[in-house]
Amino acid sequence: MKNSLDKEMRPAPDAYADDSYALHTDKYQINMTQAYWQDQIHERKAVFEVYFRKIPFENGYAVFAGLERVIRYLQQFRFTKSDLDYLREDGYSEEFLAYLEQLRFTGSVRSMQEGELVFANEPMMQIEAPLAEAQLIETALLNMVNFQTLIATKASRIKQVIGQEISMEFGTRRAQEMDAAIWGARAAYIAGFEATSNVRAGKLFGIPTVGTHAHAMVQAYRDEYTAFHKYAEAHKDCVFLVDTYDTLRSGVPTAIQVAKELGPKINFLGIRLDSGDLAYLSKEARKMLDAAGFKQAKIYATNDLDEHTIMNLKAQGAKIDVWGVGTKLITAYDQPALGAVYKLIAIEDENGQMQDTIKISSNPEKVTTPGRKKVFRIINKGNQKSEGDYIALVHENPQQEDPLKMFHPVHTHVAKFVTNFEARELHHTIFEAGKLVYKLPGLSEIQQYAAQNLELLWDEYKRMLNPAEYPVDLSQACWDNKMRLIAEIMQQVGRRVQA
Ligand SMILES: Nc1ncnc2c1ncn2[C@@H]1O[C@H](COP(=O)(O)OP(=O)(O)OP(=O)(O)O)[C@@H](O)[C@H]1O
Ligand SMILES: O=P(O)(O)OC[C@H]1O[C@H](OP(=O)(O)OP(=O)(O)O)[C@H](O)[C@@H]1O
Ligand SMILES: O=C(O)c1cccnc1
Repeated sequence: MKNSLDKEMRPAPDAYADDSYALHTDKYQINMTQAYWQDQIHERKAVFEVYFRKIPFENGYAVFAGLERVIRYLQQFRFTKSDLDYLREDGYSEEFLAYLEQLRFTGSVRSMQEGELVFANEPMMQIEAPLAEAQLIETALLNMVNFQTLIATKASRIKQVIGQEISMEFGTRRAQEMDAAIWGARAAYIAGFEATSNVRAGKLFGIPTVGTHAHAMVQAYRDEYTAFHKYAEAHKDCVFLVDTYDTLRSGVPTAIQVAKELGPKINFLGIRLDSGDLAYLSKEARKMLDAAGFKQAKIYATNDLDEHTIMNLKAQGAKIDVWGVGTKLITAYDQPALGAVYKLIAIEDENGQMQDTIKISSNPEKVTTPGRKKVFRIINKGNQKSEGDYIALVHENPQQEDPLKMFHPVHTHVAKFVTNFEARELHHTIFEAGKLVYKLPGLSEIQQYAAQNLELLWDEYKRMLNPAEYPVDLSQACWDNKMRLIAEIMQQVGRRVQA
């Protein structure tokens, strides 16, 4: 391990004009690449899949996100001069650096589209590329997909509880650094949040931005009356924060007084509650606003909200119209990692033939499913509801089977036969031999797609608590292939133990 920290002062992290994400990887990827290159197997075609083993938050589904950034990353993938200089400093040979210098992503990617509902053990993405390239991109890909899918899933869960009311993403200040805030805001929007407080996310992605004001403004002017007036002088649309001193005795009456005084000069959109008993305070504030003739004024609420508190507040009859959710959404507070993995499922052998690969584990759920596969959503044409997902080998076409047998991949006796169905393929070709062939949909299209997808699921899979397990089944051929490889490996291992 080399440490150049004490040897010299390094330039500030943003001082590299040509900094790239090629080094945004674990060192072992570069070391493995060097070994493949030295052994001259680096060009062999390899196929990797990205999937997770357990849906986060004990939810019934996850929402796939991250593809846009993955696309940009792969398009821009190259080792720049400062990247190579750094690796040189770290002791890598000139010959290897020369190889890295000309490296670009030349592989193919098949992926679910953003906003797709995804379940445990089904490939979200499939990367087919020369071994070295596929290996080098693993870490960054997982980094992007893990986070964005996690946040989109958390946001979808929260949005399910919020329903038709307005939901706003307020998490930037509590996010795990700047990138997380930006891409988290986007993931939340995909899952149905209407707006974000992050202005840069508005600029970069076109997400609608919103804002009220903080306690600091009331404190700066010392009293609510002056603060609300000054805010109104600068902004026509006004939401006054009413809990700095005493919500019902001072905040709400002052908001009403200022709104009355300014009349049509402002759009009095409502008030925001940020502490105390939000159910009680919202009910009382509603009565006060209505009595003052502000029936249209909305009540905004914030303060460590998540799907549980929101559901509880609704059950208590809280009169909240707009929900601002920060910390617990953007940090995926109750489950900070999705745990998606990147597994090799096939590789070219020395004769140019593709060979399926498997990773065995004592835990049956961790045994990988070998071979190039496709994922289908089996939609019942009668009721337009999904019967489950069906993972088949790449040459199979379940649409031609009628009835289609769907059986549980672990408890294989649990089976059903489906007729009158549409087998909708979930993967799209994104890159073909290094060339981008996919047109990314607009963000609101992605949001709509996610919402439409939820319509395909029975409510039993969408409930917040103890949802039913959505079926993700393997085709017979896929299952047989897996069993064949397990048997082969067991035989090999057995032979080795005997020898
Ligand atoms: N009626 C309610 N039922 C259930 N949870 C509530 C209710 N009202 C508020 N909450 C939640 O309870 C928590 C209260 O947080 P906290 O203990 O920090 O109180 P607070 O009123 O915000 O005090 P502070 O002034 O210190 O911020 C928040 O997560 C809030 O969303
Ligand atoms: O509660 P969250 O879900 O994380 O939502 C974001 C929070 O950020 C602000 O509080 P903060 O105390 O940072 O600033 P403030 O002084 O404006 O209240 C805001 O008032 C919300 O409570
Ligand atoms: O605009 C708001 O009310 C806001 C923005 C960020 C965090 N909390 C609240």
